[in-house]
Amino acid sequence: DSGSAKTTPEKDDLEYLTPVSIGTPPQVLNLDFDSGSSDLWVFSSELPQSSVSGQSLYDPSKSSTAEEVQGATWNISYGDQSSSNGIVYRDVVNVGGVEFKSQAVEIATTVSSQFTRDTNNDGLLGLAFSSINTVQPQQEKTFFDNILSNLDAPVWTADLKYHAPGTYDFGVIDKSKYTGDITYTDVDQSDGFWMFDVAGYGFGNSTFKAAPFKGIADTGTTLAMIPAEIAGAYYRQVKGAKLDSQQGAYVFPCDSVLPDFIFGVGNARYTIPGKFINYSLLDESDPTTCFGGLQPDMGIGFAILGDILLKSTFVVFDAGTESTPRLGFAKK
Ligand SMILES: N[C@H]1[C@H](O)[C@@H](N2CCC[C@H]2CO)[C@@H]2OC[C@H]1O2
Repeated sequence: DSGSAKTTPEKDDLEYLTPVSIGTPPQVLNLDFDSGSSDLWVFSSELPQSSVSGQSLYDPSKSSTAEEVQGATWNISYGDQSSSNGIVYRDVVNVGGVEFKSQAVEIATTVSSQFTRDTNNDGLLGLAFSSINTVQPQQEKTFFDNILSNLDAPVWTADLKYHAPGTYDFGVIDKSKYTGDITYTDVDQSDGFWMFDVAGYGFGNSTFKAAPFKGIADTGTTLAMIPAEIAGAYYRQVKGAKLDSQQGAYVFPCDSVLPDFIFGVGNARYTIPGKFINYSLLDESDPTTCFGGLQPDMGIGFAILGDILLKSTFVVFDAGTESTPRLGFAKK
Protein backbone atom coordinates (compact mmCIF):
# COMPACT_ATOMS: atom_id res chain seq x y z
CA ASP A 1 0.00 0.00 0.00
CA SER A 2 0.94 3.62 -0.47
CA GLY A 3 -0.99 6.87 -0.68
CA SER A 4 -0.75 10.64 -0.86
CA ALA A 5 -2.95 13.32 0.71
CA LYS A 6 -2.92 17.06 -0.07
CA THR A 7 -2.48 19.30 2.96
CA THR A 8 -3.54 22.95 2.90
CA PRO A 9 -2.23 25.75 5.15
CA GLU A 10 -4.49 28.01 7.16
CA LYS A 11 -3.71 31.79 7.16
CA ASP A 12 -0.01 32.46 7.93
CA ASP A 13 0.62 28.68 7.69
CA LEU A 14 -0.72 28.51 11.28
CA GLU A 15 -1.51 24.82 10.69
CA TYR A 16 -1.95 22.48 7.73
CA LEU A 17 -5.28 20.68 7.29
CA THR A 18 -5.66 17.34 5.47
CA PRO A 19 -8.95 15.64 4.39
CA VAL A 20 -9.57 12.26 6.04
CA SER A 21 -12.50 9.91 5.22
CA ILE A 22 -14.12 8.22 8.24
CA GLY A 23 -16.91 5.64 8.23
CA THR A 24 -19.43 4.17 5.79
CA PRO A 25 -20.58 6.09 3.84
CA PRO A 26 -17.42 8.22 4.18
CA GLN A 27 -17.61 11.36 6.32
CA VAL A 28 -14.75 13.72 5.29
CA LEU A 29 -13.14 15.82 8.03
CA ASN A 30 -10.12 18.13 7.72
CA LEU A 31 -7.57 17.13 10.35
CA ASP A 32 -4.33 18.62 11.68
CA PHE A 33 -1.66 15.91 11.18
CA ASP A 34 0.46 16.15 14.31
CA SER A 35 3.81 14.36 14.68
CA GLY A 36 3.90 15.78 18.24
CA SER A 37 0.95 13.74 19.58
CA SER A 38 -0.62 10.29 19.10
CA ASP A 39 -4.41 10.56 19.33
CA LEU A 40 -6.73 10.64 16.31
CA TRP A 41 -9.62 12.69 17.64
CA VAL A 42 -12.47 14.49 15.89
CA PHE A 43 -15.21 17.03 16.46
CA SER A 44 -18.39 14.99 16.86
CA SER A 45 -22.17 15.05 17.03
CA GLU A 46 -21.74 14.41 20.79
CA LEU A 47 -20.35 17.93 21.39
CA PRO A 48 -22.57 20.64 22.85
CA GLN A 49 -23.51 23.11 20.07
CA SER A 50 -21.82 25.91 22.08
CA SER A 51 -18.45 24.18 21.47
CA VAL A 52 -18.89 24.08 17.68
CA SER A 53 -18.37 27.02 15.32
CA GLY A 54 -18.42 25.70 11.75
CA GLN A 55 -16.34 22.55 12.17
CA SER A 56 -17.43 19.35 10.37
CA LEU A 57 -18.73 16.73 12.82
CA TYR A 58 -18.22 12.95 12.74
CA ASP A 59 -21.49 11.23 13.62
CA PRO A 60 -20.88 7.53 14.41
CA SER A 61 -24.63 6.84 14.34
CA LYS A 62 -24.55 7.57 10.59
CA SER A 63 -21.73 5.08 9.91
CA SER A 64 -22.68 1.42 9.40
CA THR A 65 -19.11 0.38 10.28
CA ALA A 66 -18.75 2.39 13.53
CA GLU A 67 -18.46 0.39 16.76
CA GLU A 68 -18.10 1.95 20.21
CA VAL A 69 -15.10 0.77 22.29
CA GLN A 70 -17.04 0.11 25.48
CA GLY A 71 -15.66 1.90 28.55
CA ALA A 72 -12.81 3.61 26.70
CA THR A 73 -12.09 7.30 27.27
CA TRP A 74 -9.37 9.76 26.23
CA ASN A 75 -8.14 13.10 27.57
CA ILE A 76 -5.35 15.18 26.00
CA SER A 77 -3.68 18.54 26.62
CA TYR A 78 -1.15 20.16 24.30
CA GLY A 79 1.90 22.39 24.53
CA ASP A 80 -0.23 25.44 23.70
CA GLN A 81 -2.51 24.68 26.71
CA SER A 82 -5.40 23.56 24.48
CA SER A 83 -7.20 20.34 25.50
CA SER A 84 -10.01 17.93 24.61
CA ASN A 85 -11.53 14.66 25.81
CA GLY A 86 -14.25 12.12 25.06
CA ILE A 87 -15.07 8.51 24.21
CA VAL A 88 -13.83 6.08 21.54
CA TYR A 89 -15.23 4.37 18.42
CA ARG A 90 -13.52 2.14 15.86
CA ASP A 91 -14.27 2.82 12.21
CA VAL A 92 -12.82 2.73 8.71
CA VAL A 93 -10.30 5.55 8.18
CA ASN A 94 -8.89 6.41 4.75
CA VAL A 95 -6.01 8.86 4.23
CA GLY A 96 -4.95 9.53 0.64
CA GLY A 97 -6.14 6.09 -0.46
CA VAL A 98 -4.57 4.11 2.40
CA GLU A 99 -7.28 2.53 4.53
CA PHE A 100 -7.43 0.89 7.98
CA LYS A 101 -10.72 -0.79 8.84
CA SER A 102 -10.73 -0.56 12.65
CA GLN A 103 -8.90 2.65 13.53
CA ALA A 104 -9.62 4.11 16.96
CA VAL A 105 -11.53 7.33 16.23
CA GLU A 106 -11.63 9.32 19.45
CA ILE A 107 -14.73 11.48 19.47
CA ALA A 108 -14.72 14.71 21.46
CA THR A 109 -17.40 15.36 24.04
CA THR A 110 -15.42 18.36 25.36
CA VAL A 111 -13.02 20.74 23.56
CA SER A 112 -11.23 23.84 24.94
CA SER A 113 -12.02 27.29 23.54
CA GLN A 114 -8.94 27.39 21.26
CA PHE A 115 -10.45 24.46 19.32
CA THR A 116 -13.92 26.01 19.17
CA ARG A 117 -12.35 29.20 17.73
CA ASP A 118 -10.29 27.23 15.17
CA THR A 119 -13.25 26.93 12.79
CA ASN A 120 -11.63 24.90 9.96
CA ASN A 121 -9.87 22.38 12.22
CA ASP A 122 -12.09 19.29 12.65
CA GLY A 123 -9.59 17.44 14.87
CA LEU A 124 -6.10 15.95 14.98
CA LEU A 125 -4.44 12.87 13.49
CA GLY A 126 -1.55 11.94 15.75
CA LEU A 127 1.67 10.68 14.13
CA ALA A 128 4.02 10.52 17.13
CA PHE A 129 4.65 7.11 18.76
CA SER A 130 1.70 5.09 20.10
CA SER A 131 3.36 5.00 23.56
CA ILE A 132 1.84 8.45 24.27
CA ASN A 133 -1.71 7.72 23.05
CA THR A 134 -4.08 8.80 25.85
CA VAL A 135 -6.90 6.22 25.50
CA GLN A 136 -7.68 4.36 28.73
CA PRO A 137 -7.92 1.68 30.05
CA GLN A 138 -6.50 0.10 26.85
CA GLN A 139 -4.11 2.37 24.85
CA GLU A 140 -4.82 2.61 21.09
CA LYS A 141 -2.43 2.74 18.11
CA THR A 142 -1.85 5.62 15.71
CA PHE A 143 -3.06 5.40 12.12
CA PHE A 144 0.59 5.02 10.96
CA ASP A 145 1.26 2.15 13.38
CA ASN A 146 -1.95 0.43 12.25
CA ILE A 147 -1.17 0.61 8.51
CA LEU A 148 2.62 0.03 8.85
CA SER A 149 2.64 -3.69 7.99
CA ASN A 150 0.63 -3.04 4.81
CA LEU A 151 2.84 -0.18 3.56
CA ASP A 152 5.30 -0.76 0.68
CA ALA A 153 7.90 1.05 2.84
CA PRO A 154 7.68 1.72 6.63
CA VAL A 155 7.60 5.49 6.18
CA TRP A 156 5.45 8.57 5.94
CA THR A 157 6.76 11.84 4.51
CA ALA A 158 5.94 15.53 4.96
CA ASP A 159 6.29 18.03 2.11
CA LEU A 160 4.92 21.19 3.73
CA LYS A 161 5.19 24.47 1.81
CA TYR A 162 5.31 28.22 2.49
CA HIS A 163 1.80 29.68 1.89
CA ALA A 164 0.92 26.82 -0.51
CA PRO A 165 -0.56 23.31 -0.33
CA GLY A 166 1.83 20.37 0.14
CA THR A 167 1.44 16.61 0.69
CA TYR A 168 1.65 13.90 3.32
CA ASP A 169 2.60 10.55 1.73
CA PHE A 170 2.37 7.10 3.32
CA GLY A 171 4.41 4.04 2.30
CA VAL A 172 6.46 5.76 -0.42
CA ILE A 173 9.34 8.22 -0.78
CA ASP A 174 8.45 10.30 -3.85
CA LYS A 175 11.69 11.31 -5.59
CA SER A 176 9.92 14.14 -7.44
CA LYS A 177 9.46 15.97 -4.12
CA TYR A 178 13.12 16.56 -3.22
CA THR A 179 16.56 17.13 -4.70
CA GLY A 180 19.95 15.62 -3.80
CA ASP A 181 20.35 13.00 -1.09
CA ILE A 182 18.25 12.31 1.99
CA THR A 183 20.36 12.60 5.16
CA TYR A 184 19.10 10.27 7.89
CA THR A 185 19.61 10.64 11.64
CA ASP A 186 18.60 8.32 14.50
CA VAL A 187 15.46 9.00 16.51
CA ASP A 188 15.16 8.63 20.30
CA GLN A 189 11.50 7.62 20.76
CA SER A 190 11.70 7.24 24.56
CA ASP A 191 9.46 10.30 25.18
CA GLY A 192 7.09 9.21 22.40
CA PHE A 193 8.35 11.96 20.04
CA TRP A 194 10.45 12.01 16.84
CA MET A 195 13.43 13.35 18.80
CA PHE A 196 16.78 13.81 17.06
CA ASP A 197 20.06 15.74 17.28
CA VAL A 198 20.35 19.02 15.40
CA ALA A 199 24.08 19.10 14.56
CA GLY A 200 24.42 22.88 14.86
CA TYR A 201 23.35 26.20 13.39
CA GLY A 202 24.41 29.32 11.57
CA PHE A 203 22.91 32.54 10.28
CA GLY A 204 23.81 35.65 8.31
CA ASN A 205 27.53 35.90 7.69
CA SER A 206 28.49 33.93 10.83
CA THR A 207 30.17 30.57 10.31
CA PHE A 208 28.29 27.36 11.14
CA LYS A 209 28.58 26.45 14.83
CA ALA A 210 28.78 22.70 15.51
CA ALA A 211 26.81 23.08 18.77
CA PRO A 212 24.40 20.11 18.83
CA PHE A 213 21.01 20.25 20.55
CA LYS A 214 18.06 17.86 20.79
CA GLY A 215 14.74 18.65 19.12
CA ILE A 216 11.46 17.01 18.12
CA ALA A 217 10.03 17.14 14.58
CA ASP A 218 6.54 18.48 15.27
CA THR A 219 4.24 19.09 12.27
CA GLY A 220 1.52 20.36 14.64
CA THR A 221 3.60 23.25 15.97
CA THR A 222 3.55 26.38 13.82
CA LEU A 223 6.92 27.89 14.71
CA ALA A 224 10.44 26.64 15.57
CA MET A 225 11.19 26.91 19.30
CA ILE A 226 15.00 26.74 19.65
CA PRO A 227 17.48 27.15 22.55
CA ALA A 228 17.12 30.66 24.00
CA GLU A 229 20.79 31.60 23.52
CA ILE A 230 20.61 30.74 19.81
CA ALA A 231 17.38 32.72 19.35
CA GLY A 232 19.02 35.66 21.17
CA ALA A 233 22.10 35.53 18.93
CA TYR A 234 19.90 35.37 15.80
CA TYR A 235 17.73 38.39 16.68
CA ARG A 236 20.79 40.46 17.66
CA GLN A 237 21.43 40.47 13.89
CA VAL A 238 18.02 42.12 13.32
CA LYS A 239 17.92 45.91 13.82
CA GLY A 240 15.01 46.90 16.08
CA ALA A 241 14.26 43.33 17.21
CA LYS A 242 13.28 42.92 20.87
CA LEU A 243 12.07 40.24 23.23
CA ASP A 244 8.45 41.18 23.95
CA SER A 245 8.36 40.19 27.64
CA GLN A 246 4.55 39.94 27.64
CA GLN A 247 4.61 37.44 24.76
CA GLY A 248 7.97 35.90 25.78
CA ALA A 249 8.71 36.18 22.07
CA TYR A 250 10.84 38.19 19.64
CA VAL A 251 9.19 40.91 17.56
CA PHE A 252 10.76 43.30 15.05
CA PRO A 253 9.87 45.98 12.47
CA CYS A 254 7.91 44.31 9.63
CA ASP A 255 10.23 45.82 6.99
CA SER A 256 13.25 44.05 8.54
CA VAL A 257 15.28 41.85 6.20
CA LEU A 258 15.80 38.70 8.30
CA PRO A 259 18.90 36.52 7.88
CA ASP A 260 18.45 32.93 6.69
CA PHE A 261 18.84 30.33 9.47
CA ILE A 262 21.04 27.29 8.74
CA PHE A 263 20.57 24.05 10.68
CA GLY A 264 22.60 20.85 10.51
CA VAL A 265 21.57 17.22 10.36
CA GLY A 266 24.64 14.97 10.42
CA ASN A 267 27.03 16.44 7.84
CA ALA A 268 24.19 18.08 5.87
CA ARG A 269 23.18 21.73 6.12
CA TYR A 270 19.66 23.10 5.45
CA THR A 271 18.43 26.68 5.08
CA ILE A 272 15.30 28.27 6.50
CA PRO A 273 14.85 31.40 4.33
CA GLY A 274 14.65 34.65 6.29
CA LYS A 275 11.30 35.22 4.55
CA PHE A 276 9.82 32.25 6.46
CA ILE A 277 11.08 33.74 9.76
CA ASN A 278 9.24 37.02 9.13
CA TYR A 279 6.24 35.01 10.27
CA SER A 280 3.26 37.34 10.71
CA LEU A 281 1.95 40.59 12.17
CA LEU A 282 2.06 40.58 15.97
CA ASP A 283 -1.40 42.15 15.93
CA GLU A 284 -3.74 42.86 13.01
CA SER A 285 -4.17 46.42 14.29
CA ASP A 286 -0.44 47.30 14.05
CA PRO A 287 1.03 46.88 10.53
CA THR A 288 4.54 47.84 11.62
CA THR A 289 5.37 45.16 14.24
CA CYS A 290 6.02 41.56 13.17
CA PHE A 291 6.39 38.26 15.02
CA GLY A 292 9.34 35.89 14.53
CA GLY A 293 9.09 32.32 13.24
CA LEU A 294 12.10 31.39 15.40
CA GLN A 295 11.41 31.69 19.13
CA PRO A 296 13.13 30.54 22.35
CA ASP A 297 12.06 27.12 23.59
CA MET A 298 10.51 27.17 27.07
CA GLY A 299 13.51 25.41 28.60
CA ILE A 300 11.72 22.02 28.46
CA GLY A 301 15.01 20.30 27.63
CA PHE A 302 14.52 20.04 23.87
CA ALA A 303 13.70 22.24 20.90
CA ILE A 304 10.36 21.99 19.10
CA LEU A 305 11.05 22.03 15.37
CA GLY A 306 7.70 22.92 13.89
CA ASP A 307 6.46 23.98 10.49
CA ILE A 308 8.77 27.01 10.09
CA LEU A 309 11.70 24.55 9.92
CA LEU A 310 9.95 21.51 8.42
CA LYS A 311 8.50 23.42 5.44
CA SER A 312 12.04 24.31 4.26
CA THR A 313 12.79 20.60 3.67
CA PHE A 314 11.34 17.25 2.60
CA VAL A 315 11.08 15.09 5.73
CA VAL A 316 10.96 11.26 5.98
CA PHE A 317 9.51 9.76 9.18
CA ASP A 318 10.93 6.20 9.01
CA ALA A 319 9.67 3.59 11.49
CA GLY A 320 12.64 1.40 10.49
CA THR A 321 11.19 -2.09 10.89
CA GLU A 322 14.63 -3.77 11.29
CA SER A 323 16.58 -0.76 12.63
CA THR A 324 15.55 1.93 15.11
CA PRO A 325 13.28 4.72 13.87
CA ARG A 326 15.02 7.54 12.01
CA LEU A 327 14.30 10.90 10.39
CA GLY A 328 15.44 11.83 6.90
CA PHE A 329 15.88 15.37 5.58
CA ALA A 330 16.37 16.53 2.00
CA LYS A 331 16.49 19.85 0.15
CA LYS A 332 13.69 20.62 -2.30
N1 LIG B 1 2.02 19.21 18.73
C1 LIG B 1 1.47 20.58 18.89
C2 LIG B 1 -0.03 20.61 18.63
O1 LIG B 1 -0.33 20.12 17.35
C3 LIG B 1 -0.52 22.04 18.79
N2 LIG B 1 -1.94 22.25 18.71
C4 LIG B 1 -2.74 21.36 19.58
C5 LIG B 1 -4.12 21.45 19.00
C6 LIG B 1 -4.02 22.09 17.64
C7 LIG B 1 -2.55 22.09 17.35
C8 LIG B 1 -2.16 23.21 16.45
O2 LIG B 1 -2.26 24.40 17.17
C9 LIG B 1 -0.07 22.49 20.18
O3 LIG B 1 1.03 23.36 20.08
C10 LIG B 1 2.22 22.56 20.26
C11 LIG B 1 1.72 21.12 20.30
O4 LIG B 1 0.45 21.38 20.87
